[in-house]
Amino acid sequence: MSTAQEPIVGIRDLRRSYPDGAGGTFDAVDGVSLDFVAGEVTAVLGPNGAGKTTLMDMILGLNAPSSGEISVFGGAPRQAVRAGRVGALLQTGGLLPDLTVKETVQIIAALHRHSLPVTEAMETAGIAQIADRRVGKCSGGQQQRLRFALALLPRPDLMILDEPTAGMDPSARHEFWDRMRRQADSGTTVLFATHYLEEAEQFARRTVLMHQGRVIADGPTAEVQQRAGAAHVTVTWAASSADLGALPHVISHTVQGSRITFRTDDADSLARHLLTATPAAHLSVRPASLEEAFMLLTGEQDSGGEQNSSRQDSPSQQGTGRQAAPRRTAR
Ligand SMILES: Nc1ncnc2c1ncn2[C@@H]1O[C@H](COP(=O)(O)OP(=O)(O)OP(=O)(O)O)[C@@H](O)[C@H]1O
Repeated sequence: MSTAQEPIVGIRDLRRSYPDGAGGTFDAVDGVSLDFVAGEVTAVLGPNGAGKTTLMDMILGLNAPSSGEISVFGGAPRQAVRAGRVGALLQTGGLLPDLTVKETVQIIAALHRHSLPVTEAMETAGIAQIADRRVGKCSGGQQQRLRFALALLPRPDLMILDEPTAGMDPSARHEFWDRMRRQADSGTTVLFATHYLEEAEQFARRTVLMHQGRVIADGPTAEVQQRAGAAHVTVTWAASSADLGALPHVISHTVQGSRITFRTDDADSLARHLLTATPAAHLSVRPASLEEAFMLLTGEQDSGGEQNSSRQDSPSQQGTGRQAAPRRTAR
């Protein structure tokens, strides 16, 4: 049995190289070291091509590392999967279209020595009411729920989910995460890859941000969010450019009528300065969204780390805060 101190997944300097099509190679996963301990719910967040699937596949033993080490429950990934300790919900996966939903679950259940009862897996995954539907007639979201039921069958201690809600509409996505949250609350460790920033924000306590094969941020989701200029401070103020240029801790600002919004790396200091040393009034503070952290941190990597240049954002760059509906990051 794992303890909180002992990682259930240990990854050291992991690399996976592929041919780059020009006679050389590139690292889809480029020197990643991570530990995951029991009971954690972690989002691996990143744009297309960041290396999320390659990393997940190596944790599942479906893809061999070019170098580095990976252990799952203290042994080789395949051994952990064979022992039924790991459940996986992958982006694609062989479902047979002519079988019914229930037949599919029954067949896979028969492969596991201590399988969860078929009805329980179907109820937990929310597919009991479509038990007799042919898989080929199921929507993308229903097929994902079927895959979720299959992943539950070995009663896994660790669930690996690669973009589990791909193809689901917002309400199905919401329902899926409600079910997954109950699973996590019952002690299952969950590691999921996503493009959806809101899924990381709402569901994961820890977020690992990947970009171009590397981990560029890793920590409590709220902290990753705050790394990118902690907040926005908005005031009413008829300021001149000279006034604006003299302000401390400002990363950028936007002007909309008489309201000015500053992106800042120290909201307290900026707010104190604005209220005590300037005529600015009606001050409000809004935390940066994970999306902003993501854009800033991945942009930083692309541009070699320029973070503190003060610039005036165009109006179209305003309002990048929390979104009501799930959004995809830049492709
Ligand atoms: N078998 C392969 N052969 C060559 N290149 C590959 C192979 N598999 C993945 N890649 C490349 O490795 C990089 C990382 O791909 P990967 O699928 O791991 O990213 P990802 O973050 O999961 O992206 P997505 O969000 O699109 O699923 C990409 O540039 C991809 O084209």
